[in-house]
Amino acid sequence: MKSSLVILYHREPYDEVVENGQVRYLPKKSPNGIVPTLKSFFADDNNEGTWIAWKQVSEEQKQQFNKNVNVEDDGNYRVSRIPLTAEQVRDFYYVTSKEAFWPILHSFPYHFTSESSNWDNFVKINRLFAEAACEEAADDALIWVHDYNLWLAPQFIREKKPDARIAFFHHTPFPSVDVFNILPWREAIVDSLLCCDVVGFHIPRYSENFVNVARSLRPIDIVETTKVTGHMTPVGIALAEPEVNTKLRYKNQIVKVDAFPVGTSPQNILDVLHTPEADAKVAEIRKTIEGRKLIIAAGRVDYVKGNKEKLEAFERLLERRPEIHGKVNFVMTCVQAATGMQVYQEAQREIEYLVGKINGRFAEFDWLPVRLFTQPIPLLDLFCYYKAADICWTTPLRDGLNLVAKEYIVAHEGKDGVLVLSEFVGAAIELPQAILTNPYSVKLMDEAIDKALDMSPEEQQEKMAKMYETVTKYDVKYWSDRLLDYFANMTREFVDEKEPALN
Ligand SMILES: Nc1ncnc2c1ncn2[C@@H]1O[C@H](COP(=O)(O)OP(=O)(O)O)[C@@H](O)[C@H]1O
Ligand SMILES: O=P(O)(O)OC[C@@H](CO)O[C@H]1O[C@H](CO)[C@@H](O)[C@H](O)[C@H]1O
Repeated sequence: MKSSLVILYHREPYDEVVENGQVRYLPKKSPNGIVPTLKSFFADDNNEGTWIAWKQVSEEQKQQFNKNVNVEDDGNYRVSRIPLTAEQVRDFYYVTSKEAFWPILHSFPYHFTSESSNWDNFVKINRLFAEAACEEAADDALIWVHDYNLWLAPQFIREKKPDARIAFFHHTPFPSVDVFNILPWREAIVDSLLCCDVVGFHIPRYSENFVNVARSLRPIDIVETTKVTGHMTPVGIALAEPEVNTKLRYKNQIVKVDAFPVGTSPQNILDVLHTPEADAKVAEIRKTIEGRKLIIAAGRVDYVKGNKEKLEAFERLLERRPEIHGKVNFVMTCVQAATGMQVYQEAQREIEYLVGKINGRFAEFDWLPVRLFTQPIPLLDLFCYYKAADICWTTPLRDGLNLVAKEYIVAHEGKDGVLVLSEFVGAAIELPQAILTNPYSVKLMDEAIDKALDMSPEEQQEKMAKMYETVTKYDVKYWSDRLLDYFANMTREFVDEKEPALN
């Protein structure tokens, strides 16, 4: 049967393991904000559909490959897999995505290299995703493509299904035109995104950056401009943007451009936390830290996440404030990248070196300042760390959104806790009550952590209550409904070539 909703995201939504000769599909261990977001979408009984992902196989497995998996326990969808060899995966994801696109998307042009990239392989895999989507999609289906790894899929889908309704959501930052245009493949990427009916980003700055890139490369007309209102800060912080272009015309098609940040699923987090098992775990964490203040940092080993800068700030804190020695614990869960990703090896070495250095300098027999975990931890444990932590310290140099910040807020249910948040993550636009800081500035990082340690319970409560209101209102359902609303009554919009535009 064809699906009315087809989602393209390159990863499968589970870990496939073989136990006693039986294949089992278990919840994913690796940290990834997109998978749970999309899964919770299918958990709604009204949204049935197909998820398209790749699956690494050997030549032998390829011969008898079963492409479909029905997911029954936590959703209403099936997964259609594209078999790829280890070499294809390496070229597509570990190298081209992470060594060429990722540094550009996160505004680190000096990490960019195109020499190692395999663009032809990237094109081929995007075409395979598009073909799979067209095979699965009903005639009136909504085809929703996720993230930069599938930039070219919209154009291939449009070629096969000219009347398809295509949406794209970009989960990473979208950089300024000067940085994006470093990509030698920029025209192909922009041409493909302009084949969509809707292109979505987390925040107005990213959508505006996209529009500027499109305008720099193609003769685009601006059809509609909108002021930024609602819960997103329009002015005054690093990523604020007061006004955005929300409708474009290119050739004879209208493309809507929107900013709607992904949310968490607060109920899922609270369902995990409101259990005797979680109560026991939180109590155990508190007992282990023996009344000290607990600071939590969670995420992945990645130079964009600012782990090095955070550890350096923690070292300076211990130098600056000897009175807190023995009174604070910093727990850093920082999951290492897959072994094939060379680009992250240096980042991991730096983290391990700094943790060793700080502990070596400051540890006492009964006090270890930093506890580092580089293996993924179960979500129950992570949420319990959030709940037990006095401070969540999440200060990436650049991050599309940062779900960790929102998860921490939910875990505290508006009662207490302090969030120290980088100004350079999308979530900062929604959470001005956090202690916003600039991870590029030693002084501002120092001031932020001091302020967090010294914040009164009254101020904590006031700020966290407001942020809890925001993250529970603008949750993952709000996010997916925003897109579905576009398509609920829509027939694709075409315009008369002569219709005047705004510019
Ligand atoms: N140590 C960890 N083990 C398992 N999952 C983690 C760990 N740290 C963070 N996560 C999860 O990974 C996701 C990270 O999402 P986000 O902060 O948006 O950054 P990104 O998607 O770039 O990694 C969160 O949903 C969080 O719950
Ligand atoms: O497959 P990857 O490793 O390229 O995916 C990056 C992705 C994984 O979760 O992260 C982005 O999406 C998150 C959810 O929208 C967002 O919060 C985060 O900032 C992005 O890096």
